[in-house]
Amino acid sequence: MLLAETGHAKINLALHVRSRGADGYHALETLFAFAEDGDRLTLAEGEGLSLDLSGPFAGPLAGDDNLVLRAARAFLDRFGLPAGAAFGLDKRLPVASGIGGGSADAAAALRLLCRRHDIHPTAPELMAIAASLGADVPACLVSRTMRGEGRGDALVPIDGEGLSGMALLLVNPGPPLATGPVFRAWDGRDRGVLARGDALETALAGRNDLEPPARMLLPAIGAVLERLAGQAGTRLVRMSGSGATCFALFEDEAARDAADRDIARAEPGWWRLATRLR
Ligand SMILES: C[C@](O)(CO)[C@H](O)COP(=O)(O)OP(=O)(O)OC[C@H]1O[C@@H](n2ccc(N)nc2=O)[C@H](O)[C@@H]1O
Ligand SMILES: Nc1ncnc2c1ncn2[C@@H]1O[C@H](COP(=O)(O)OP(=O)(O)OP(=O)(O)O)[C@@H](O)[C@H]1O
Repeated sequence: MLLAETGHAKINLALHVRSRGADGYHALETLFAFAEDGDRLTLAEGEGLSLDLSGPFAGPLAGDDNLVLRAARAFLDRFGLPAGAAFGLDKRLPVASGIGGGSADAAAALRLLCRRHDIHPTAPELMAIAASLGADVPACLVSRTMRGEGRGDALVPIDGEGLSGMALLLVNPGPPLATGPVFRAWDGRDRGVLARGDALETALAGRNDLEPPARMLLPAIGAVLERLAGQAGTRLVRMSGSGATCFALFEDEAARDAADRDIARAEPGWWRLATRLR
């Protein structure tokens, strides 16, 4: 039987960097949200472990270190299960772009294996496997609006109902931007807590502290933010994660689609995804 899951694009509605730890990792407070759309991952029976890549961003990803295969190996080892998994990844999200594509794929692989082996995806063992694969993977496993603390992997449930279904546009200027260098370029200044309470109000009152260092490394981010901010009907415009993808939330889908068309005309080389928050 062929099973399928979406690796939902991850958005940091707000991302406050509070301090740098001795291990080089940073203490964060973030508001995670997820798009309805993303990469598509399938799982079929097969010999050993394999991954067939397709889609517009499959190019740079071949190899055993793909997060889908790393996630599968970690899962099968942990539960003492034999291999026999043929994955297919339709890579639609740009790589190294701040929307957690690799993390979303790893999480989707774990959800697929959970379905096949009848294991609950929020079991503590699963969360531990997810955290070992990357700071964003536990949040991607759940793929619902949520607060993240610690490295981003200490998850606090919140009421995200008010955001669900909101019109969303993601825009990326093109060049990949690795996460590590952006954190290393953060100026070390703690600008304060991320509020608690209503999700949209929290997001609006928040910031992305990685935006200044990301813009320093990739000035095209400034142009994307400016273009989004100039659109009618936006509720929030911000960069996601460590960049370079930026997003806007809109009052309605007509405003989002008008912005999508305007950006397509003005900047045909930029990647865009018109979708909704889940
Ligand atoms: C920027 C975010 O995407 C926001 O959601 C995440 O914090 C990064 O999540 P991720 O890509 O899953 O992160 P990982 O793969 O665990 O780490 C990549 C690199 O980001 C930096 N990193 C990541 C998370 C964190 N709390 N502090 C960090 O300094 C580290 O240099 C690390 O080597
Ligand atoms: N399935 C995958 N999809 C994307 N990247 C992958 C995958 N497997 C391994 N990688 C590697 O992981 C790195 C990070 O890619 P990813 O697209 O997850 O970054 P990101 O969008 O910046 O994530 P984040 O928002 O979590 O920081 C890339 O350098 C890529 O080579």
